Amino acid sequence: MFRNTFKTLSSKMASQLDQELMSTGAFSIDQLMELAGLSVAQAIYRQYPPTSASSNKVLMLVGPGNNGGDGLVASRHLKIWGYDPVLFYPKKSTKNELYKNLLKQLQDLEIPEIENLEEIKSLLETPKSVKIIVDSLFGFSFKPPIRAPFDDLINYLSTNHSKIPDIVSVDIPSGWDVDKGPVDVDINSTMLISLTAPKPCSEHFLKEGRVHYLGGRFINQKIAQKYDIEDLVKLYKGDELIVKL
Ligand SMILES: NC(=O)C1=CN([C@@H]2O[C@H](COP(=O)(O)OP(=O)(O)OC[C@H]3O[C@@H](n4cnc5c(N)ncnc54)[C@H](O)[C@@H]3O)[C@@H](O)[C@H]2O)[C@H](O)CC1
Ligand SMILES: [K+]
Repeated sequence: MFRNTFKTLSSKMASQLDQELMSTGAFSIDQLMELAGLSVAQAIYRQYPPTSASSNKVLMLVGPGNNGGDGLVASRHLKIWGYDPVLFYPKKSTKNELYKNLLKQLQDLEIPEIENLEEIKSLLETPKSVKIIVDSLFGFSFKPPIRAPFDDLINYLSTNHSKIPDIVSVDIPSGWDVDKGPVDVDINSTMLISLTAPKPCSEHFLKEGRVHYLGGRFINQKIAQKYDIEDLVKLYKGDELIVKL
């Protein structure tokens, strides 16, 4: 039975909450991203645990913003927990110290990088070589239509559903309009990890065979009340950083 009566946060409200946490809330982006990325890795571990019987390769698709940053953090945790992440990170920020540091941490863990779509295709089209794809390309600041160099990748993922392994999307299925849902393309993710609160597009997500998690457990009661997401925050049990919706 699907439960889809949760509160959502529009792209505008999600961005406002994010700014509030980092101004009056006195959080740094590094802290929020670490907690968000950690919860992404935990949800993946719960749904797709590593196994000695098959490939533990995880193709991490990393975008240019903070959604990509969550993917970089998750890659580090996944590697330490026994997965074999491979990075596709075509638009690196050269100025931002945080992203540079996160990438250096992954290089120190000897996580390899894939350079182009052709390499992605050949990896994905080799049967059983990749366990899952993690989509951390775009989050709540994405505005369609998709621009290069991500357009070809999203189109490929959207038109080859039967060839490719399960896709786990971080916060938003990339390519979807944050408030409206799928527009021109649909990468058909099978798992969504909403951060802080689901966004309106997640109402189009639930159907047979798909799972939805909530992560990013870092807001206090007062902020939860202000953004009317107290009921969501109450779903977390004990010390857990994720909850299946
Ligand atoms: N409070 C929280 O829940 C936190 C969530 N986090 C994650 O941060 C993202 C939102 O990050 P932000 O940097 O604002 O934006 P995005 O990553 O969504 O993308 C911005 C990036 O994408 C480019 N872009 C936008 N539209 C397009 C397009 N049509 N084509 C190509 N490129 C596009 C834009 O230029 C930027 O470079 C949220 O979803 C969470 O995943 C934080 O990590 C912690 C707090
Ligand atoms: K995403």
